[in-house]
Amino acid sequence: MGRTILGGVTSSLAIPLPDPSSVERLADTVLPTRHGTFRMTAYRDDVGLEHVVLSVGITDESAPGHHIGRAPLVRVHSECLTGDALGSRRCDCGEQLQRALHLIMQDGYGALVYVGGHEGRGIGLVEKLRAYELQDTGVDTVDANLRLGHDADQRTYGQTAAMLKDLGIRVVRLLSCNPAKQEALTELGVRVVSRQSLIVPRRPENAAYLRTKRERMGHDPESVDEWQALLHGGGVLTTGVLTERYADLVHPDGPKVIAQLGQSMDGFIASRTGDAVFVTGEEDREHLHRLRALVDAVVVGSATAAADDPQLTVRAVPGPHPTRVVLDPRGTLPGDSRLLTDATAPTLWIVGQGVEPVPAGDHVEVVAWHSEGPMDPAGVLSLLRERGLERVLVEGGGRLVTAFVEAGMVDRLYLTVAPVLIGDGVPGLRLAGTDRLADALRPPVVRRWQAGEDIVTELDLAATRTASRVMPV
Ligand SMILES: Nc1nc2c(ncn2[C@@H]2O[C@H](COP(=O)(O)OP(=O)(O)OP(=O)(O)O)[C@@H](O)[C@H]2O)c(=O)[nH]1
Ligand SMILES: [Zn+2]
Repeated sequence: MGRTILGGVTSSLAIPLPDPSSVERLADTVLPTRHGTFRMTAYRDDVGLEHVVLSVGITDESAPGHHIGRAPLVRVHSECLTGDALGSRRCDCGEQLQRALHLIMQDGYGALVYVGGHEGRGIGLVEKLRAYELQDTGVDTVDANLRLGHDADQRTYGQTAAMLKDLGIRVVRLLSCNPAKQEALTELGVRVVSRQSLIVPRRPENAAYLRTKRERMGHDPESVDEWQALLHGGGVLTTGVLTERYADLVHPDGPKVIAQLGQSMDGFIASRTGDAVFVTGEEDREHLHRLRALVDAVVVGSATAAADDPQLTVRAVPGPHPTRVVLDPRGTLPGDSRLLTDATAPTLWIVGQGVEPVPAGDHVEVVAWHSEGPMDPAGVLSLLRERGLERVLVEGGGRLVTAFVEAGMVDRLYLTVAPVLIGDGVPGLRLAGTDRLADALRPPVVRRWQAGEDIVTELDLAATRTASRVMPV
């Protein structure tokens, strides 16, 4: 690549581009920054260009890509002296650089590849400034490059793939607004499991430049509603707190079975009379509704359905309602419960053999359990899968969540703890227990955040399954 044909004539200005594809690691040190301390690794490529990688959580010993089931967050940043070092407002590079470093440090697992030789989208600093001269006369960023005899974008990414490989990174969550970067990396054998746009505030001075990138270079639109992007399958994701929290759930390889419990500091989900209004606060309710919106089905036990009479629909945020599934081995769900009377969402009423269910509305499908045995979690999940209900939220109560966890069926558990001491009541999770604390389940924490007064902790139970410990059933 690199030669531009102008009017059928190869421009004499188009310089054959060096295309670095291998690198040598020459230094490995640390760099304290305003965002925290990064590992800093330096490289020189086969055409003599120098590059650095700032990383966190990446070691030569670790096996990236398997770190608590997540790919590292990776930014491939093109060198831009004016934006990165001089604070230029003609482009968005400087702010993207700082934002990316912040996000990577906050995530605790990722890398920023700072690519040398990419200045001016590969045309070099002086040529970029000549392009700026043209842009000062009203030419846009693409045409300015072309008039100077360059391609609109002359960057290549062989050096980037080589550095990632050297650091053991084969799978990435990419931070970029540029789909072409994702394609280039994919072609070079880097698996991009998701791409998050890195949109920074527009300035009057760079508004036209950013518009050209979107209109002529295929960059992501400026405002993507983060929650809507997640609801629509998470192909391209924005950067923000919701994406950070929920992107895993919409990813094709993401967790399929999730569970949630909201409990007191002493581990109860309701008082001893069954009063559960409300253990956790408003923000945890919103989180729960987001989980419901992102799954296909929500499962509850009949005792909880009878006690709390929940609607299990999505009301706190916009989003589709899941299919509501109630496991009712003895047919004890009251006929006037909202799952049976409220037709806002479909209900799948799974009853034990021999149970004669009361008549219910058209939104209710009654399914008789296939055997006389118990409704085992694996069997329930395969019944749901047969109906196309892949992503499942096990919502309660404590016994049902415990059964699914003990059967090793839950990939992620969201446990919200509220600053309340109930003293005695309906317990939350109650695993079989171990004699030695060393044998207790210590799932990796994927995320933890404060929701109002409460703390939500997201635990990676899938990671504990692969450990040698056999889950008691
Ligand atoms: N030729 C040229 N290069 C520019 C101009 N403005 C910024 N650049 C260079 O563009 C490179 C950054 O590319 P961008 O198109 O801004 O963004 P991107 O890297 O493709 O996509 P993101 O990953 O979303 O940042 C840097 O190397 C800048 O030096 C310009 O007007 N002309
Ligand atoms: Zn720039």
